[in-house]
Amino acid sequence: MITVWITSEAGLSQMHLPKYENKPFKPPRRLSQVGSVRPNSSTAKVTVKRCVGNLAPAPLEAKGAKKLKCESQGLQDGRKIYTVVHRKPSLKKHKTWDGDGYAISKSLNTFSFYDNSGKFIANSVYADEQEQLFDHIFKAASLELQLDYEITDAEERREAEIVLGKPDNALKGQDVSEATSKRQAESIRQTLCVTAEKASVSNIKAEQKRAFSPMLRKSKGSEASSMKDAKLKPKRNYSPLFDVSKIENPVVMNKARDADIDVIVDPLISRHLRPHQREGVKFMYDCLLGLARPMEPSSATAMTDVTSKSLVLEPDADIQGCLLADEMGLGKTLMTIALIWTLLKQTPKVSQVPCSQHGVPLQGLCQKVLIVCPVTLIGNWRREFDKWLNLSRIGVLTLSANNTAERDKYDVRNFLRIQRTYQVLIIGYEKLLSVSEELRLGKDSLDLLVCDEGHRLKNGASKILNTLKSLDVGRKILLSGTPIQNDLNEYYTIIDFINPGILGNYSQFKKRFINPISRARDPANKFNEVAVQKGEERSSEMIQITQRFILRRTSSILTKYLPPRTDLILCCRPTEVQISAFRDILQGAQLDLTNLNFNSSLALITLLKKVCNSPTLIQNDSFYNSKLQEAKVLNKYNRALNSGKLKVLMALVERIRNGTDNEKVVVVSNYTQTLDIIENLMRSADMQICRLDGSTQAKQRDSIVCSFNNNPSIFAFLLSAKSGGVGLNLTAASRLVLFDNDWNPSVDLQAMSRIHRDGQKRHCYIYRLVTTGCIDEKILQRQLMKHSLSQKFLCDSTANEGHADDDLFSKEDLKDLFTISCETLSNTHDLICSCKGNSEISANDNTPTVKQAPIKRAATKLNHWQSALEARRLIEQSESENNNEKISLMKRCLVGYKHIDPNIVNDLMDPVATEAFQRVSNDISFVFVKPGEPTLEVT
Ligand SMILES: Nc1ncnc2c1ncn2[C@@H]1O[C@H](COP(=O)(O)OP(=O)(O)OP(=O)(O)O)[C@@H](O)[C@H]1O
Repeated sequence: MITVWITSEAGLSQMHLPKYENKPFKPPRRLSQVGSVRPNSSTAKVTVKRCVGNLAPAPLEAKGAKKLKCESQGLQDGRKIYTVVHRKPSLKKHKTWDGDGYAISKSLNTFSFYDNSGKFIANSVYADEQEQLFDHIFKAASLELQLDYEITDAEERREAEIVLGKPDNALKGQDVSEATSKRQAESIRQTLCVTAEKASVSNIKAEQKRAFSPMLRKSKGSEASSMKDAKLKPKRNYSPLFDVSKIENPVVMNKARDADIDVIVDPLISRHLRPHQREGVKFMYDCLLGLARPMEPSSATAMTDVTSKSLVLEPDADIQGCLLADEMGLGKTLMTIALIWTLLKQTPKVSQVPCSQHGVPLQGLCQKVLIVCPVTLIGNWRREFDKWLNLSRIGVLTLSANNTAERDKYDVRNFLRIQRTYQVLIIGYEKLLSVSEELRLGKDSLDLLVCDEGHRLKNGASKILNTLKSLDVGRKILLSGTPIQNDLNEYYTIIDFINPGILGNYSQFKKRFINPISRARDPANKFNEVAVQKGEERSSEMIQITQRFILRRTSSILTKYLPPRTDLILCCRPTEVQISAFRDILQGAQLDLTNLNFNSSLALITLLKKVCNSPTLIQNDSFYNSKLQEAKVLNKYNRALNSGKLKVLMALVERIRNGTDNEKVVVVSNYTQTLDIIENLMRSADMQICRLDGSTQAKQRDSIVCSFNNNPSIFAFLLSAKSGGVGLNLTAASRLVLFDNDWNPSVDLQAMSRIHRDGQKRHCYIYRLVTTGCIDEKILQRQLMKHSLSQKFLCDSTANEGHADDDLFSKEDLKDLFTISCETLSNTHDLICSCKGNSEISANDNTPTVKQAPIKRAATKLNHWQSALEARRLIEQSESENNNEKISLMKRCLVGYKHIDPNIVNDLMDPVATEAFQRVSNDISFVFVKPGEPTLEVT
């Protein structure tokens, strides 16, 4: 006996069922397929009956037609309905069935067969009375058919009758002669408009779009026909693909009022999802289906409770796409894969897709998904599909880097044309244009577009963006660990791509948002309270609109899943050569300090950054060569270890190689020329390295990463932050040196998370090298401020890629960039703390932190008439308030860091750094260390 627990209104009850006999060739039917196996269903009893039927394919009394008793209630005329299975004839030893359907018998030996949509297949006669009826293989219409079980349950029978087109008086007067049956079947089909499996894909799509796309306008004709469908379509019972009562901690999607069934994430994948990932998958699903999400707290704990419940949500007609902007490493790829798999297999509107006779969808809401990503990530996506689903379950097509253009086109055409082989196409942004025509021709087959590293689409004029727009795919997911930039034009481009029209057209957007927000940001308006306030209002209005479909969580969520991480900021004293290079450059440049602006100073800033890395770099600098001829004294800079940072780097990597248990290191720089210098130095020290930068061919990237992760003799990985950072998994290394900083904190964060991510088993150490008292330190300070600010706004990192956002640079800030402080141990420490290099800032250190507060205070007073003296005093006061505010932002970011003057405190909280200091004590002037907390729970 088999014991089954049935949930009904009366609670759990135990049922004892006959043991399952596995009859040859018959696919077992799923218990949960039965429409009424739902918690609280009043039909639980009925279900059990049917379960018995399901589990016992050949009841004893049904052996042999002559012994068949007419036990079906209401079947006075003796006609019976059976479920059947069918297949094409095959010589294979182990045959399987292709599909299922129904059979109706009028007399004891004449049967009419129908497929599961009610379409007549053929009649056949059971003549071989030696064989048991249920073992008999009928042959008709080029098919082999076998009876499975007789439908005796009233409800199931009613369902079958509906499908077969004979409600109520089902089967009465049915003539089994072939001609009549054909006519009937034809009329059944016409009347019911049953969505047969063979129905054209475009019809099905049209139906889906009508049902799920509030954005898509319905033509009058289609509305009329859908009303007709609704009237004619018989009401059926439908069942979810998974029985939620049998899944531990299921993820159940929210639904619209008119949903037929619950959509439940396959437990195969949902059991791996962490709380924030469960919420992320539901968030994206709601957006794609245009469901208005309730505003809820975004803390991971609050999320856990709701993800296994299905809320009924109102439609949000403006939304059909989303931006998942979680910080790197939070599992955006996994969340997207979970969603894709769900949408490929399930739909809440089962009535609009082919479904089994038990109302389980045989087709999902989506059939073809296009993923576009940087070419470097194609392999990673494929591996993740394999890791979470296994590639035998899902057809994932990637366009190989080795393919010819013709082969790519052929592959894309086939992907879009052939139904079943592949469901997902992954393509690099770089290749998109070469197959754009093929994609456009087959665009109607695409149901979902995923754009990884979606911030690449921020340029409205980009051909890639316009190609993607021309595909006209309604449902879109943009993934980006880099928050959408501060530039409102770019912001508009991306948002309008995800959900066209949601921010109005461009000129409306400009008027309503860009103008007032830019005015408020303009440093010239900082005393204009009206402008500042209006800007803030519009800014929050914009955020309110967009947060309906933007989700951003920070990587702090990951802390408990990863090993600890210690962060060290090492201030490296500039060498004499560097100081003289700075002096030469600044004197030669003859800066006009009163008319500075960021853009005109950019070349000089870049030059100073290069000197911080190594003065050798300036010999190839075009600005230096064209503008600073007179100051050119190159030879004196041309020594190998001519920068403080290079000296410290070499001391560190020596210690990592010789003083640790085979730990590996990643060294990251924004400049390939800097990587050249580092590569030379490390190779001369007999270190085996590999390197990935912008010049590395796409097809080589994967193998470089693999060999680093797997070959124990490769010690170091040199990485160019911008060209190779995203998506790489370098967990073989547990130490990472950021040789220079980018203005944009997220570029550096991206780089750091290459080693501190899932799969990492060791304690990680991140070393940031900054040249003491120089532009390096100023960039670090700016990063710290921005990082604090970006926590405040959902998707406002206030940074552009590759350069700073000059609207937030005051003249004072710019002057500060060109100031070199040779005497200081750390300019940053001087700003934020007065300790002697043996202390730290506690979280309770309460300097003013609200960004606008000081400006408002000064502005309020300045709005009235006052004397010139008073005005000047207030402006000075306001400047100092702003300064305090910057300092407090920096402090906030450095909470938890110990301040260490290594000449006072010997222990740098990392043996490698401590020993390196002993070798190059003169070159490390100050250290900030944030020791890694012990991990609570590592999975
Ligand atoms: N729930 C999980 N359990 C185990 N490993 C996980 C889980 N979620 C994600 N990972 C792993 O963590 C790593 C990072 O995940 P993923 O690449 O999806 O993050 P991401 O947010 O896309 O990051 P990035 O922006 O860096 O690409 C992957 O190796 C992934 O397999």
